[in-house]
Amino acid sequence: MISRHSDADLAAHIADGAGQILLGVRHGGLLGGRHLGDVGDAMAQAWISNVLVRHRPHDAVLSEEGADIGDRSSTDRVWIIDPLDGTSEFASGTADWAVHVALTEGGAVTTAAVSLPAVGELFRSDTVDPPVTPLTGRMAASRYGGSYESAWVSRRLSLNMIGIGSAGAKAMAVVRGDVDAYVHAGGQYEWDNCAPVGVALSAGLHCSRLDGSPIVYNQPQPYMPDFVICRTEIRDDLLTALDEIW
Ligand SMILES: Nc1ncnc2c1ncn2[C@@H]1O[C@H](COP(=O)(O)O)[C@@H](OP(=O)(O)O)[C@H]1O
Ligand SMILES: [Mg+2]
Repeated sequence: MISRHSDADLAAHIADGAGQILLGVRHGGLLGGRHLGDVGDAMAQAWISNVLVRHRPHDAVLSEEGADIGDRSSTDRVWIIDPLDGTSEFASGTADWAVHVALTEGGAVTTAAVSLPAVGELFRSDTVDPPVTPLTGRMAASRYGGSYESAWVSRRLSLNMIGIGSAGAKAMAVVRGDVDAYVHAGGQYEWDNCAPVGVALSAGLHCSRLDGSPIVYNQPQPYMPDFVICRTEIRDDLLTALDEIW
């Protein structure tokens, strides 16, 4: 099949469509708790992988919820997907969960979309605008407690830590201008941060590993344990603070 969709439109349709499926899975409170999260993960994954195989049969896919499609070690174009980021928040009924869809080429994100279905927002790397609001003095952290590194940055830059679920929801809070930074250390996988970083880079934000080096995706082991997304106004102070402990 020859797809009539550009990469950017396809990424956006997938993020939006999977979000609609997930809202349906949550509809009416018919399922709950861990079961709800498991059904959401599985249904979003099934739809996304079917769409990608049909529309991009020659590309490889790395996803949190499914086995690799294609051979991503020998394919330049690799989609990196998290069908449901923030599964715990999705299952507990809060709005901070996301769908992540990114296309990487040669290890760099070239197209990305992040949907926040419960708040009706869709962020696309080809249309996102940089934040224009003043700095807030806040930074995003996991609802389950920040890392030593994020606590250090919070103290050194006098940023109040705000608990938000999902890497995508935290990153989009920086893109929106609700917080100034998202600092993560201690473990994550490429699907957790690839699309959020793709959107954030397109919004003109600083994104790097905690040592300041670029984030490179589609590694043989898809472990991406640390990164920062922040407003460029605080980049130098933030990286200097991290340099003191990293
Ligand atoms: N130390 C760690 N190791 C592995 N994954 C982690 C992690 N800390 C956070 N994550 C993952 O990153 C996402 C955001 O987590 P948090 O909101 O706590 O920051 C979640 O993805 P999933 O919901 O897709 O599993 C979570 O599993
Ligand atoms: Mg995730």
